[in-house]
Amino acid sequence: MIEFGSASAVPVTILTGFLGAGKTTLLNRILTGNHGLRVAVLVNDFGSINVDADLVVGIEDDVMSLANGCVCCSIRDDLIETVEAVLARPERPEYILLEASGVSDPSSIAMTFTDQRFRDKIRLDSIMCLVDAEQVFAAPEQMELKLRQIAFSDMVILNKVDLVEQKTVQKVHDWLKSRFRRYRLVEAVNADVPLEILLSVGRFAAEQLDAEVPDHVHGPRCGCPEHAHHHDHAAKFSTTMLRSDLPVNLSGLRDAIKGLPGEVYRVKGFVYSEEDPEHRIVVQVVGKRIDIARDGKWGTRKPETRLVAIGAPGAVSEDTLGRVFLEVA
Ligand SMILES: Nc1nc2c(ncn2[C@@H]2O[C@H](COP(=O)(O)OP(=O)(O)OP(=O)(O)O)[C@@H](O)[C@H]2O)c(=O)[nH]1
Repeated sequence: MIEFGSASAVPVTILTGFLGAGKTTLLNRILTGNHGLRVAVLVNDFGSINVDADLVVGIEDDVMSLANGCVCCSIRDDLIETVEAVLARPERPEYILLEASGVSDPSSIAMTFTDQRFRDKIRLDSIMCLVDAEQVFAAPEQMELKLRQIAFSDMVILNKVDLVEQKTVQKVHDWLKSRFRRYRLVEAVNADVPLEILLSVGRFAAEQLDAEVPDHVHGPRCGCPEHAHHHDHAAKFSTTMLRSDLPVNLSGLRDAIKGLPGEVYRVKGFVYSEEDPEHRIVVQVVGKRIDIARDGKWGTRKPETRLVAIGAPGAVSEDTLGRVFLEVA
């Protein structure tokens, strides 16, 4: 059991990290852990459907979905409203977990939580950044965002070390050491990290928002005029969604996904398949890695395919995904 102080401020933990690094995996691990806390979960997907909220286990009624934008900027007001609503509940949560979208900047989210309006109501406990050991050097055009996510966190979870050799793990360590003066890091497989270093750790310190970040990435308080433009960061991504109630051929889908351009960073969602129409199929694509797995039965849910893709601007369009589906449906 995790002990936490009697202060009335509700602790908040932010899970950040680039697309597909393992945030939902960590969230599920925390939620199924033995902490005995009444937890409210906020899940932000950049795409227009919140796939992650559907993949969160166990506490379906208490997962609040913030989709179609980024809680650090375009839907920041939705975040504020949701947190206010959660705090106003008769049964106040004892903990709030926020899974940020993979394209969001944690420093801007932290500024929201440390805002005067939440004074004495919430306490930012920690910002944890998932880093994908296999994909960290992929998509170099997104490196600035990846560095920001690490720089403003108080702990890095170097996840997916099972997918790489030890020399790659060492390369990531060397890369971090050459860029950050101080950082805390734990290696993990499937985000398997002890609860004791995840919840009620009191690690967040306001100074971390002034972190010096490599290549002078702008911080929320750095005072640079260019910082204002940083909020265009969501414009560095495009997203599209495909929905269909026709059964899809899974092996065709796998081939079609393999043919997507390299600037498609992430595809995820659910598939209604020809091969196994009774079961919901979960599709997870991170970079070039494709994982297609059987989930539970559709049951009372309407079988349908819902896939979301996120990539560089122009890399994903309904046309591109539409073509993929024409080939497999
Ligand atoms: N092999 C391996 N796969 C992992 C590990 N951690 C997560 N995964 C898989 O990586 C994929 C993406 O994981 P998620 O937890 O959904 O990643 P995410 O950061 O929530 O993704 P977004 O919300 O889209 O940014 C899933 O298929 C996970 O099962 C790991 O340590 N090893």
